[in-house]
Amino acid sequence: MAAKSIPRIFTVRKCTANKHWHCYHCLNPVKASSTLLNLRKLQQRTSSLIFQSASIHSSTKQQAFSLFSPKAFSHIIQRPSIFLFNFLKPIRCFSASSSIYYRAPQKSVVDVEHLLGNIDGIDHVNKLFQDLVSGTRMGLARAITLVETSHPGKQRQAQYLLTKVLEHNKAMERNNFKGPQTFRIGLSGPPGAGKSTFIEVLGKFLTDSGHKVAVLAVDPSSSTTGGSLLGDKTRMPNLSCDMRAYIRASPSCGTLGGVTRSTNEAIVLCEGAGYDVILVETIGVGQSEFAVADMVDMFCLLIPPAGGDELQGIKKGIVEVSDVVIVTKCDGDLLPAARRIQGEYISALKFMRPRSRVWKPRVTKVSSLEKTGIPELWDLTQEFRQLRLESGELLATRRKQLRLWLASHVKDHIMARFQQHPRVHALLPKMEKMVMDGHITPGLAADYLLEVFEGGRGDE
Ligand SMILES: Nc1nc2c(ncn2[C@@H]2O[C@H](COP(=O)(O)OP(=O)(O)OP(=O)(O)O)[C@@H](O)[C@H]2O)c(=O)[nH]1
Repeated sequence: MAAKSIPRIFTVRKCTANKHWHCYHCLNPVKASSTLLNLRKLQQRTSSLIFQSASIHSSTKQQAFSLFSPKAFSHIIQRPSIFLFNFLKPIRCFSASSSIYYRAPQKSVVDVEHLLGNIDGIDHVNKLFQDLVSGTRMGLARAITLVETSHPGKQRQAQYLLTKVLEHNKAMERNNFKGPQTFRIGLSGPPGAGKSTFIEVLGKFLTDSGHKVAVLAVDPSSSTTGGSLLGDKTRMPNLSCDMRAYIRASPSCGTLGGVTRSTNEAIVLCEGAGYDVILVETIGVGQSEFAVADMVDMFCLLIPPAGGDELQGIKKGIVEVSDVVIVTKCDGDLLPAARRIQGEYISALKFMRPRSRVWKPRVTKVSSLEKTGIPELWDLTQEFRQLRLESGELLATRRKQLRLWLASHVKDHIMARFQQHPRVHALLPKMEKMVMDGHITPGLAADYLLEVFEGGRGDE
């Protein structure tokens, strides 16, 4: 799928002060129409035009753009009061403070179609893609099931679908011009912290405010317990009946790597289906909180107003990766304990090095029973989002997360191939026994098995 140019509405004018040509994104094409030039003439002169640093005309609510190359005008279609351009070159978009909200991606360096190769059942996947982006719940459910598959042929279909959805999501971002429209929030806390009650109340608050909310779960323990603890619809009865919400249980089998990978993929699919707030829930089992912190824009830790044993589930280090600590159940008899816990976390956070240049972790209180603190919490998340977006951190983090996602795929595939390798498979129990009996070190056993895997050792 070659990168396509996206038509947009722009006006162009010459600055009287420096005689440079400026290109404006018309938020108000009618007002801006008075400044339109004859672009046909302009097109003839583009080879000698350089578009330079643009300024903001807040009075007309126009956003300015700086174009890298005049050749960006590849194609011009004239309309009565607006012009549609197709830009082939990257565009930089500046906010009033000159920080970059959005940078259009460079053209792909590899041919994605070539990488994907022949896809069996491509028509079926194209239909699924259409169902998904038109926002049908059935389309989304089937798409997530497809990416969770372990069938090799279906995995290829899943990658084709994901490629199309990623491209679709990027196009939506480009149309928005203010960066991603979606917001991904990770939520973790010990069992009984009040996560499901909180997600239900927050979810309802958001759907009532016009948002579309997806709730996804990361629960690798479900593979050992045989059932899915999180994301269980019975835990959120009201939200699961809400047509603007989508709740998806954790896949019922798989390793942490596998589950987190399919959650990453589910996030992309939910965004493609038009869900703008994605809540990813996890419990403190394995390393799942850390995995979730690496796939969301904001990570929240839910703490109940309790102490000692009840807080045992909170792992060391998890507070460091939290952007907001939410003290739950702040009501009735629990109010004094909630205040005390809030104070303790405020003090603790003071000594931690913040992960962001623009955000210091905050502690807030909510009561899901009394529905208090929810709008304030949402305001906090929006403040976080805005600051991170304007500073460029949000997009930088998402880019880094894509790299981690790639690494997770590679790690999983190599591990699976290693375990399935016939000679490794035959040798592994013997080597494990030797390590456990203390005859050889784990490092030496690993080196030997890897050499066998790579074909460096014959039959010995
Ligand atoms: N007083 C009070 N109780 C709450 C509040 N929110 C949840 N609870 C209670 O806390 C208990 C646990 O709540 P859940 O929402 O199931 O907690 P959870 O973290 O999802 O628990 P797990 O499903 O075990 O992970 C339930 O008995 C809830 O009724 C609250 O705001 N105030």
